[in-house]
Formats: sequence, C-alpha cells, structure tokens
Amino acid sequence: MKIFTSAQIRSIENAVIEKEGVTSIELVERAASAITWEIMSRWRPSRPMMVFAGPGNNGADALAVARMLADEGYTVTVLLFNVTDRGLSDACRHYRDELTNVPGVSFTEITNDFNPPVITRDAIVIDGLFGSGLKEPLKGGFKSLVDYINSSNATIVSIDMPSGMFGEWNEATLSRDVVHATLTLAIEFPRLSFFIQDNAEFLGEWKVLDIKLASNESRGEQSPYYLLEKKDVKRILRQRPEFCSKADFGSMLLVAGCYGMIGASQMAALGALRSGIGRLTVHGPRCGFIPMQTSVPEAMFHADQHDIVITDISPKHEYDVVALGPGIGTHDYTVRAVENFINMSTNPLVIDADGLNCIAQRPNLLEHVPPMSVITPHAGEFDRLFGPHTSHESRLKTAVEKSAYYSIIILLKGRYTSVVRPDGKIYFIGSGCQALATPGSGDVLTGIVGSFIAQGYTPDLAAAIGAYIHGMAGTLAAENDGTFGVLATDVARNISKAIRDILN
Ligand SMILES: NC(=O)C1=CN([C@@H]2O[C@H](COP(=O)(O)OP(=O)(O)OC[C@H]3O[C@@H](n4cnc5c(N)ncnc54)[C@H](OP(=O)(O)O)[C@@H]3O)[C@@H](O)[C@H]2O)[C@H](O)CC1
Ligand SMILES: [K+]
Repeated sequence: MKIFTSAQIRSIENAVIEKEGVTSIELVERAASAITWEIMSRWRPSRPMMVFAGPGNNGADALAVARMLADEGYTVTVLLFNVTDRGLSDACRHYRDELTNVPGVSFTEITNDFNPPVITRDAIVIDGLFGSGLKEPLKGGFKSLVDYINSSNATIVSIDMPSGMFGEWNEATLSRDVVHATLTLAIEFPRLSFFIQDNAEFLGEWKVLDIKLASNESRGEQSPYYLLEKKDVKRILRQRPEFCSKADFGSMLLVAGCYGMIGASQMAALGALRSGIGRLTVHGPRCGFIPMQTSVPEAMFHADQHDIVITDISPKHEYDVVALGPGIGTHDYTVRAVENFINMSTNPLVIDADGLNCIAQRPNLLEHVPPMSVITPHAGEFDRLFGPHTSHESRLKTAVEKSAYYSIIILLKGRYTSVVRPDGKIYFIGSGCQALATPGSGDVLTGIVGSFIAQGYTPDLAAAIGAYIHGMAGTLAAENDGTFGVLATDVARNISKAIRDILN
C-alpha cells in the first residue's frame, strides 16, 4: 500500500470530487459513518460523548459523527471552535447548521472565550480539531485546549490524526502540543508518521477506515513510501518449480560466531535454511565446529585458523552471497579480517550486528562496502555507525541520506522495520510483534535476507520480504507461546510456515 503525504491525499480527494462528481459533504458523510460504526462497535450509548470540532473538514467529520451518534441514542456534547479569522469550511458550516436542532446534542460554538467543562473519566472524547490541514504546530488557545484534553482521564478517539500531529515529519512538534489519543481512526490512508516510533504515544491504537476514496485516483500517484503487505510478498515470492534441486536455490557463506557467541551462527544458519537456501557454509572460529555440526547438521562448517575468533575471511569457493556479522565480536583480528574482506568484495553483502560494530571502528570502510549491500542495524548499531540521534524520525532521515550516499540498502529494525533504498524509497514492514524482541532474533533475520539474495531476489526485495517473513514468523511463534517466551529458534522454526501461509 502506498503511503501518501497530506498534500497528495488532498489532491486525490480533489480529483475524486472533480472527476466522480462526489461532493465534499458526501465524503465527510462516508468518513463520519465509518467512524461512527467503529465507535459504536466499541462503546455503548451509556458512555457520554464529548466532541471537540475544529474549523476545517476534520471538524466537519466530528460534527457529522456527533449527529450520527445522537441518532443512535448517545448523549453528545459538542464544542465547535470557530475562533480563527478564516471561519469555518463549507462542510463544517453545513454540519454546524444541521446540528443545532438535533435532540440529544448539547451544542456550543466558541467564538471567543472558552470555559472548559469537566471531562469525566467515563467520557469518550472525540478529537476533530485538526487533521491533515494542520499548517504549523499548535499555539496559544489551541495548545491549551490540547493540554486540557490530554490531562483528562477520558478515552480519546482522534479523527484521521491526533490534532497537532503532522502526517509526515514531527521533529519540531512538542509532545504536549499534540492530542494523545487512545485510538486514532485514519480516513482511507495511513500516514508516514504512523510508522515512526516517536509518534506512538500520540496515536495510541490506530486503524485505517476505508471510505472508497483510493480506488482509481490513488493508483497512479507516486510515493516513495510503501507499506509492505502480505499480498505484496505473495506477488514477489516465486513458487518453487516442480522439477528443482538445491542447486537452484543459491549458495551462501555465513561469517558468524566467536567463543561465547556460537549461538548467533546457529540462529543465522537456521534463518537461512528455513527460508530455503540451497547450500549453506558457515565460517567461524574452530571452537564453533562441534556445536555447529551437531546443532545445525544441514550446514557445512569452514573453520578459521583461530580457535576463538575469526581472523581471516577468504572464501575458498564462489558464493552467491556472503552474510557477515552475527556474533563475530570486535576483536582486533576480526576487525582487520572484516576490513580486508570488505575491501576485496565486489558483490552485495549482508552485514549485521558485530559486522557493523567492526565497521564502526573503521568508519571509512563504509565507502568500500559493495553497492546494493544490505546492512541491518537496530537503533544502537545505527547510531554507532552514523552518530547519535535523539529521535527515530531523525534516524530515518539519516538512513535515507546514507543509503543514497553509500548506495546501500539500510534495513533499520523496529516495530515498523524500514528498508531504505538508495533512491529514497522506503518499505515499512509491520508484520512483527513484541515477541521478536528476543536474543538471536536479528541473527535469524540476517540469515533470511542472505538466503533470499542467494536465491536470486534483488537485495532490496530480499531485505523487504525477508523482514516481512521474519516478522510473520515471530507473530506465528507468539500465537503458540505468547509474546514473553518466544525464542529466536521458535522464530526460525516458523519461517517455513510463514512462507507457506503467504503463498497459499
Ligand atoms: N482525506 C479524505 O479523503 C477526507 C478527509 N476528510 C477530513 O478532512 C480533514 C482535512 O480537512 P481540512 O479542512 O483540509 O483540514 P483540517 O480540518 O485539518 O484543518 C484546516 C483548518 O485548520 C486551520 N489551521 C491549520 N493549522 C492551524 C494551526 N496551527 N492553528 C490554528 N488553525 C490552524 C486552517 O486554517 P487556515 O487559515 O490555516 O486555512 C483551517 O481552518 C481530514 O483530516 C479528514 O478528517 C473529510 O472527511 C473528507 C474525506
Ligand atoms: K483530529
């Protein structure tokens, strides 16, 4: 699903209005009935509804919802804030006029002073102050109003977006100047800001409501931001032909492990094998030989000359891909081996974990990482490589910049993992869950991404579908074991099941 900017959404909306002859009142009506259904499915008419409406169409949505809820027997208090010089939008005025005589609604239009009523704990606050038309961070009276709403203990439902939040970038937005919703009901499209962790506290739970706006007008519109869904992964994944051999599914060298972290080699190896690699060789220190050969007998093992750390990465054969990093540590010998290997590599690599920490010790080594390599940092590894960041948003922006500069793919792990391509395209992946926050989970992902590159997928798609399948495997594991007790080996074990579910 493409993720559009607020400006694009406005132009899609305008195109629908012009080409399909739909009026903006009809669109508000569609949005409001979807929101009303959602509210009715969650809260009974005994819960008092307090509607805060702004001057634009976000306010119009809120006023239309107020009328619909009153029709369904809810007690509704409406506060319409008509305090700006520009006055109300046409739709907002239309719904204001309609509301004044509806039984069950206590309606107040604020044009000047505002005496805030008490918001009781059992109230459902409907936040329709501002949506995608917000021009700048809230100031003055609206800022105080948001503060007053946030300091209530009520349940807060934001229409389209929490008021005060922008659909894209929010670095300059102060947390206390944005409504902190319990539930955000987005109209037709999710926004870029929904996928950035900094904004989770504003959004609460969020859900996209379909108002049949997207159909034709959005298809042609381009966007660099994309939410990867199951149907996309199904389209990308190739079914295995009936006549096939392991030679058809690529070969991978996994450079992983050191004394005390051989488990990382095991996890990454399982990730690669469970996602269908044809041939896997693990290169690691000699101490890894017995554990690897006994716990993952499907993998070949190539021993370094050193007992406990990797000192030399000189592949003896041609491999379709080399994945480097899980559990290798950052011993000087290993850093040097990584440096030499990267300097002589020409094909895309997958670099994770200590592979990235080794690079962080030789920062200009990034210049030599082969183009279209995939690096898979979590926030800490990312900051070690590219410097400290104070927000996830700034980290994502740096990822876009660095991906272009170094011509590499950056898979930044998180609740929504982002796969950033050198051309600025970002795939967001939300198939995972809390269960994936477990040791070894990242190593499994490295194995999966390497395996898909070896199987012939381009590195950007390998990273995107790899992250999706990894997330789904974690979610499947959590269905059995809950979100607390999932092991990385459980995630690995569910990879093949995730792939089967996607293909079916
Ligand atoms: N996307 C869809 O298909 C549909 C969306 N709908 C809803 O419409 C809103 C967007 O409506 P819009 O009227 O464009 O914008 P808003 O309601 O969010 O806000 C516009 C008004 O707010 C004023 N404004 C903007 N920034 C500030 C600020 N910082 N402080 C005070 N006031 C501000 C603005 O005034 P201007 O003078 O700046 O123009 C406007 O008065 C969308 O979010 C959905 O909820 C419909 O349902 C139809 C389908
Ligand atoms: K809102």
